Amino acid sequence: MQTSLRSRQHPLIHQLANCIESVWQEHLDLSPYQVPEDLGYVEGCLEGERLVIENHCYQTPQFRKLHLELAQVGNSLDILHCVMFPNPEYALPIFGSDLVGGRSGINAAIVDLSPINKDRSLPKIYHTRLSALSAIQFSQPRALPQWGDIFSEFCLFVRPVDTQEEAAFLQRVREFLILHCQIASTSTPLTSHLEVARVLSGQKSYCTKQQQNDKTRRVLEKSFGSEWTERYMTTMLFDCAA
Ligand SMILES: C=CC1=C(C)C(=O)N/C1=C\C1=NC(=C\c2[nH]c(/C=C3\NC(=O)C(CC)=C3C)c(C)c2CCC(=O)O)/C(CCC(=O)O)=C1C
Repeated sequence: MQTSLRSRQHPLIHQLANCIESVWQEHLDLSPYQVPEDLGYVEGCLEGERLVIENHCYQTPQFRKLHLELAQVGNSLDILHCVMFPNPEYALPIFGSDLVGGRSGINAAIVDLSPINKDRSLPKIYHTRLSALSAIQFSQPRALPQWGDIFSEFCLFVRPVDTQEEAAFLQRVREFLILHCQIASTSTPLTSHLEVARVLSGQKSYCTKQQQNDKTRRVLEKSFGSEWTERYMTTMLFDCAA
């Protein structure tokens, strides 16, 4: 296996990829997850823009899919994408993070533990643990798009302006990940089919909304075309068990 794409990407993306994998290895009981049609490593080059994608997927008793994706467009755009899909028998929020960086630095850095129930509230233990985290300030917070109503009140969406803000963002993602893995590991599975069905529909609406991100779609379409992109967004990035 050649060196991971992260060694050729923006340092914050490199550090965050390592952080995510080390927290998973330390706090969860990981098993391999077979990605479909050998999508572990793909390259596309349609309108002259070469897009390289590297996927890392795992599963655990509490999570049906842990997905870390690194992508690089030409030598101009670096992306880290991460989603942790809970096993529908666990009423857990969906951890998601997206980092998009150009030559001038990271333009978009987002992390959230997104609720999956109808009233968009997080389980009490999450609200308590997240409220207890130290308050941090970023000089350039960013506004969520229309479809972003799926994110929680604790969602962090910023343009980190210097290495200090990059370090603060990385630390916050680490805190989200660790508390999420700790709570997940001590959770017991749901037994009622009705509750499992509710979790499934919550995950489905999360995926439907995320598939409306035209910023993601456009980047993929430029290198792989719209048909490949539609399939990728609905079977690899945001596939719903339902
Ligand atoms: C948990 C949240 C979350 C997850 C899991 C997620 O996948 N996206 C998420 C959020 C999110 N992403 C956003 C933006 C962008 N996303 C990409 C691209 C990709 N992002 C990818 O993951 C992949 C596949 C590898 C590609 C190709 C680009 C280029 C941008 C524009 C960057 C910029 O504006 O400076 C925005 C702002 C949307 C807006 O303002 O309209 C939000 C909210």
